[in-house]
Amino acid sequence: MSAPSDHAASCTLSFDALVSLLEKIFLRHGTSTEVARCLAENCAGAERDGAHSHGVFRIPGYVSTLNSGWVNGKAVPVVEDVASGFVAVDAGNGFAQPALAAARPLLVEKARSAGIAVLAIRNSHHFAALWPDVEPFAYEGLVALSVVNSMTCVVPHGADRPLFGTNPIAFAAPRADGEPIVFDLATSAIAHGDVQIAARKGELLPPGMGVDSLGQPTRDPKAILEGGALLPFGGHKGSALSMMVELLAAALTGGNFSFEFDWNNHPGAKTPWTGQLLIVIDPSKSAGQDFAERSRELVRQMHGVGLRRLPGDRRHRERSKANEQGIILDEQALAQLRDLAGI
Ligand SMILES: NC(=O)C1=CN([C@@H]2O[C@H](COP(=O)(O)OP(=O)(O)OC[C@H]3O[C@@H](n4cnc5c(N)ncnc54)[C@H](OP(=O)(O)O)[C@@H]3O)[C@@H](O)[C@H]2O)C=CC1
Ligand SMILES: O=C(O)C1=NCCCC1
Repeated sequence: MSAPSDHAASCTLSFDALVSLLEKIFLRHGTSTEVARCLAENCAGAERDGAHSHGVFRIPGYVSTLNSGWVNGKAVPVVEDVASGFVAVDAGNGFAQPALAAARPLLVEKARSAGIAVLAIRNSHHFAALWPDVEPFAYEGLVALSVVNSMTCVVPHGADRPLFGTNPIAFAAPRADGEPIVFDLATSAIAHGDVQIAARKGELLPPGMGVDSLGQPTRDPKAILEGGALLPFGGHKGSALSMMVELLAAALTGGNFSFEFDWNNHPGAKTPWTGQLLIVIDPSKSAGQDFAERSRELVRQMHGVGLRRLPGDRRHRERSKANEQGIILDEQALAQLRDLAGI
């Protein structure tokens, strides 16, 4: 399942209807009600915001992973109050989003009292976009940064073979009189999900995204997926950020590096078994200036030098459109979702 194409017949669903359909799928494939709700809202939110590489396209992968026994869909996260500014969660081989939800109240309490707090999630699976994990903090006036590592498919700059994951970084900050400033980007030249979507559509990738099984540059997404690998974005710079993500999301949390898990005994498993780090800052504790006003001023100046699009603008346009007109899905994709839901 990928972005609705211009040619396929399509249908329109409300956000709530999509959440309820996805919830049925998760429940039918062995998650608890809490996990089903959490993942359904996350995935429907990505679809609503036009983040198609991590919207309903991912549902068959969630299902095959749950069916393979690789992940525990009923895991109950265990929250650990480690220190004044540090919370840890053992996700119990479950999904990262319910682990974040379980630790969130303590994390926010610590960030508001100490000015900054860290959340280290381990033993977790993250198969989604990262912005939904940070954006809500900014709506509460907090600054949030998160990183998560994935599975070996990216060649470190200057190396011969893949080692890193696609390792995204997401950031959210409040802004006066506007939506929070949010960006969310893979540290690979392209997200793995977008390579899969291009392969399915039979499209070539732009140059510089990946290499084939012989290490030669290729624009063919299938050659990248079948024995090839991705490159970091921006050469050595993206590679350094990806290395940082491995350190923060895995070494600091007690989770696996992207190269440390082996899902070969679980055919159908697609979710990386790694870790995730969040840092939450209360800007009201900083040096006296109103942070949200300063964000507004920065954006004003950026617009003043000709900037037309901030990170997050496209998502918010898609969100507004979907809230007014509904979420558009290909009929074929919807039929597949209904089938997976058993309805
Ligand atoms: N769970 C996991 O392990 C992984 C998840 N992912 C997810 O994949 C998704 C896609 O990542 P990626 O392909 O790198 O994202 P993109 O390259 O599409 O976008 C990255 C960021 O840049 C912004 N942006 C894009 N184009 C412009 C532009 N022309 N001007 C200004 N801002 C722009 C986007 O905002 P906007 O959204 O508004 O377009 C977004 O915040 C992310 O949500 C990421 O979290 C990726 C890797 C692994
Ligand atoms: O698109 C990606 O890259 C990934 N998304 C979900 C988890 C695996 C990597």
